[in-house]
Amino acid sequence: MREITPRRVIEMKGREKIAMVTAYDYPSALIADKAGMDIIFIGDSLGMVVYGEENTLNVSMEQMVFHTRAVAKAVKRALVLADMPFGSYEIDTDDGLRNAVKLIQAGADAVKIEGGYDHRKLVRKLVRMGIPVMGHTGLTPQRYLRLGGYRLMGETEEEIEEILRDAKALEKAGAFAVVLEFTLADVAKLVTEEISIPTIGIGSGPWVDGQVLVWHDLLGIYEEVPPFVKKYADIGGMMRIALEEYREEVKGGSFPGKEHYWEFLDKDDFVRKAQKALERLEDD
Ligand SMILES: Nc1nc(=O)c2c([nH]1)NC[C@@H]1CN(c3ccc(C(=O)N[C@@H](CCC(=O)O)C(=O)O)cc3)CN21
Ligand SMILES: CC(C)C(=O)C(=O)O
Ligand SMILES: [Mg+2]
Repeated sequence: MREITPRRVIEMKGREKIAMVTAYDYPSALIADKAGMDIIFIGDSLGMVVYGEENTLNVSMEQMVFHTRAVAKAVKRALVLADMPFGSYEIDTDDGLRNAVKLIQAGADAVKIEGGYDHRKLVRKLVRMGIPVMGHTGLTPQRYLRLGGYRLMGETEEEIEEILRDAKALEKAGAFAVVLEFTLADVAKLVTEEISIPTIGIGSGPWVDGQVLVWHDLLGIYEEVPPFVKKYADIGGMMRIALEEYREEVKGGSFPGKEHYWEFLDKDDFVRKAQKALERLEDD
């Protein structure tokens, strides 16, 4: 059992902000855990930042399972959360249950689904069978085609009502937290006040119980970042500089240097052995 549990996350509401970040592989997850993140999240955003897709709609359960397994191997302290990809839970509840089990068996401590009200029955069943669930409302990227791209949510009365309905339905169904993505900050504040479980914002302002960002965005590895991202480092730039230096040293012959290879100290010994080896090959 890892240190950060859904119960701990719920207790953090109003006391301590929840810090969450995505990670998709073993070395990244090791670093995120050592950095003291509360929740390490295998998001379906991996379809975009790891696999180069235009949206998150082509992510498979198989991909989520493989990446969840890699992340779970690394994490000792944080809660490991895995996204349910598009099509893995909306068609029927049984699919959703079976697929959530796959993510748990790959090492996740909890799963996240997009939507709330529409999936309240699934959330209730998952919780009853012992799988902690995080919901997700506001901008739900799996509705990319219907929304006509990614945009700010919660401007109209209808959108505010929908977001509140989702959040309240998730709370009632037993979810342990809700992601609020790209909503007006006032809407996120209202939702945070209206429900007893934590809200975790992304692009939804400061009046929420925690924040989540995508690994590649905050570290500066990915060039196309949403407008709400703060870039905490330029790792992409560092990677490029290192690779350019490596290329130059290969071309110029200064890599490998003396400390990076091994040679015979006794050259006569080498010549003898090499001659023997060549002779043996001729005999074949
Ligand atoms: N790298 C990455 N980071 C994310 O935070 C993220 C993903 N990918 N993929 C899934 C969703 C999609 N998200 C996004 C992506 C783009 C905008 C964005 O750029 N909005 C612009 C222009 C939208 C348009 O072109 O219509 C805006 O100014 O509102 C917002 C949220 C957040 N999520
Ligand atoms: C943007 C976050 C919340 C997400 O769902 C993802 O990374 O897949
Ligand atoms: Mg997602």
